[in-house]
Amino acid sequence: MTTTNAPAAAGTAPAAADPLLDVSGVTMRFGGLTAVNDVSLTVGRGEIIGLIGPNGAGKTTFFNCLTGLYVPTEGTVTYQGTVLPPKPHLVTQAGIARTFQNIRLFANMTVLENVQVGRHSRMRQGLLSAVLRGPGYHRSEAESREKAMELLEFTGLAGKADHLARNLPYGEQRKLEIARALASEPGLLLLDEPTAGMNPQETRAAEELVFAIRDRGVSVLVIEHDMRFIFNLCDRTAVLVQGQKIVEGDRETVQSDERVITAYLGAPLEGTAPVTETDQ
Ligand SMILES: Nc1ncnc2c1ncn2[C@@H]1O[C@H](COP(=O)(O)OP(=O)(O)OP(=O)(O)O)[C@@H](O)[C@H]1O
Repeated sequence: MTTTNAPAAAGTAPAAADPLLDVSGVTMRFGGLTAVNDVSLTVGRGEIIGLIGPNGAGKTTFFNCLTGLYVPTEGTVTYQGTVLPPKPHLVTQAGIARTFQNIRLFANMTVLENVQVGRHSRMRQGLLSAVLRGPGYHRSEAESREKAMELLEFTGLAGKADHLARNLPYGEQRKLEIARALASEPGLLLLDEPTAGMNPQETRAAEELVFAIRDRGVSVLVIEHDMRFIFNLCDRTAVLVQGQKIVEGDRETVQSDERVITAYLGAPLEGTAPVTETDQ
C-alpha cells in the first residue's frame, strides 16, 4: 500500500473552500437535553478531518445526524451541493459511508460476503433478475465479488475472505467494517472510533489505512479518543464539548486552546501545555 503520510494541507484555515460536506447549524435535542448545539463543519475534497471531545460530548449523535439515523432538530447537511434527506439509504446512495463505534458486522457471514453486502447500494440488478438468476445476475455477482476482493486486498484481509467474520481478531473486524463501508464507493467516509480496542501496532496500521483511503480520493471525517492518531492524520480537528463546537483548527491551534485543556482536564492549567495522548 503506497500512502502519503502527511495531512493534505496542514495548517489550513478552519473551512474548506469548496466543501464536499457542508454541515450548517445542526442541533439535536432529546427532550430537554441538547446533545448537539448549532454545530457547523465542512469537509473538503481530499481532507481528513478529526472530531474529538470528552465522553458524552455529542460526537456520535452528530454522526447520526449526518447519516440520516437522526433527523436533526435544526440545521442542514449538504453533500456535493445538495441538501441530504435524513434517510440512511439515501445518504449512502449520495456517497457517504460510515463505520460504527460498536462493530456491526454480519457475524455468521464470511468476510467476502460482508463486503459484498456493502456493495448493495451500487448494484444495478433488480429484484426480478436476482430471483430468476439470469445472465445479468451472474455478471453482476462476478463484478461484485471482484470489487469486494479488491477491497479485501486493499485492507489486507484478502487471505481471510472465506473466514467467518466472527472468527476475525478484533482489529481485523474493524478493518472489515471499513472495507464494507468502502464497498458503497463513497466520496466521504465517517469513522467512529476506528482504533477503539486496538493495540499500538494496529493503531499505527489503521493510520496508514486512513491515509491510503484519502489517497484513493475518499475524504474522511473521524471521531477518535487517541490524540496521537488524530494529530498524526488530520488536516483540521474540531472539538465538541457538551454539544458545542468550541474550537476547530490545526494541531497547534487545538492543542494550545485553553478551553480544550479545560474540557479534558476539568480545570484550566497554568500556561497552555499541549494535550497529549495520555490526557484522555
Ligand atoms: N437516542 C438518544 N436519546 C436520548 N439521549 C441520547 C440519545 N443518543 C445520545 N444521547 C445523549 O446525547 C449525549 C451525547 O451522546 P453521544 O453518544 O453523542 O456522545 P459522544 O461524544 O459520542 O460520547 P462517547 O465519546 O462516549 O462515545 C449524551 O448525553 C447521550 O446520553
